Amino acid sequence: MTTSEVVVDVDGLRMRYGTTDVLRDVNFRAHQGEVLCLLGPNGAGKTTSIEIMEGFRMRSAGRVEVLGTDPAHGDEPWRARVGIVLQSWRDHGKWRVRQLLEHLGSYYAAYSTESIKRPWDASQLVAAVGLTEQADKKVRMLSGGQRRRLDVAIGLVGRPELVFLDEPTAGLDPVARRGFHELIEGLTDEGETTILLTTHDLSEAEKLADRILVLDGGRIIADGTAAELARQIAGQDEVRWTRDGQSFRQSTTESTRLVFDLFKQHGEAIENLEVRRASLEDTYLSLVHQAESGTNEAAETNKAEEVAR
Ligand SMILES: Nc1ncnc2c1ncn2[C@@H]1O[C@H](COP(=O)(O)OP(=O)(O)OP(=O)(O)O)[C@@H](O)[C@H]1O
Repeated sequence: MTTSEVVVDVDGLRMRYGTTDVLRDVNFRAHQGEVLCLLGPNGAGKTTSIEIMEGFRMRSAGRVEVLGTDPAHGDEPWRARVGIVLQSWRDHGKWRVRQLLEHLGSYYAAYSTESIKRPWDASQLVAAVGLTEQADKKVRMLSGGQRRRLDVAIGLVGRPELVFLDEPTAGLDPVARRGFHELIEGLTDEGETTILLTTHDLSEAEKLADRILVLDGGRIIADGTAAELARQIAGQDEVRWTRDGQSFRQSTTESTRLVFDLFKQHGEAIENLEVRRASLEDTYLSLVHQAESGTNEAAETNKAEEVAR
């Protein structure tokens, strides 16, 4: 569920490293309770954007507000409301899992409010991220995936209102990944926690995101639900069939009409009919290709194309 409260407001964000503009003009908003997935090719500037919103990196230009505050000037009470899961956490090898969470959680007690009790109870949190069996193990004894779960727990221990997760499921096995997805869905059930995550896993984005943002060439080139993004790509359905032993394939926005016409024209001669909807992967690849080639590929792919193979 989303309310109208704007939790993240980014307007005209620019970031230049040396003489290279990584972010040219980034604009988007996140509302309370939304899960936003930030996608984009390697080096597009996702981590840079997240670090700016976290207050870890100073931007070159533009306006950024996170929970009503410019992150460049975020104070401790503001920081307590923001949870951060980095790509890799510093090593706390000698600490035991629950002990570390209790220790880090203790810093948040001062920021407990009537409506949000801080920190999250360490044992409950350990259970929520599936580390109960490892609760008394030293961090250095954990596997890579178990450390990743601990990273997530560290990001959540202060019961943040907004959580930034940079590639949270990289290195997780399928069971742990599913567990993480359930954790995120549980967090957002109440509609209060806002989540902004980066991922290269498009099925994960499709599953978790209320909205998907695609960052490329220093700009947000797409912003919407997976279905809305797919609609931006003309020729989103692919229809395949065989007739008289020949294979055909056609991209179309009007698959029902095409199938109707095929049967009207050829009747039972049409065999092996398949209608394939664009996946988020198709949409993403097409958006990035369009942005990078600078061509209006949508217009081209919209032209009905029949390929005999
Ligand atoms: N401190 C820095 N100084 C100079 N250039 C940097 C710095 N940090 C990042 N960059 C450059 O900025 C660009 C964006 O990097 P960033 O890590 O934000 O991308 P990303 O989208 O998160 O990539 P990935 O998907 O590979 O994690 C890259 O070209 C990177 O080399």
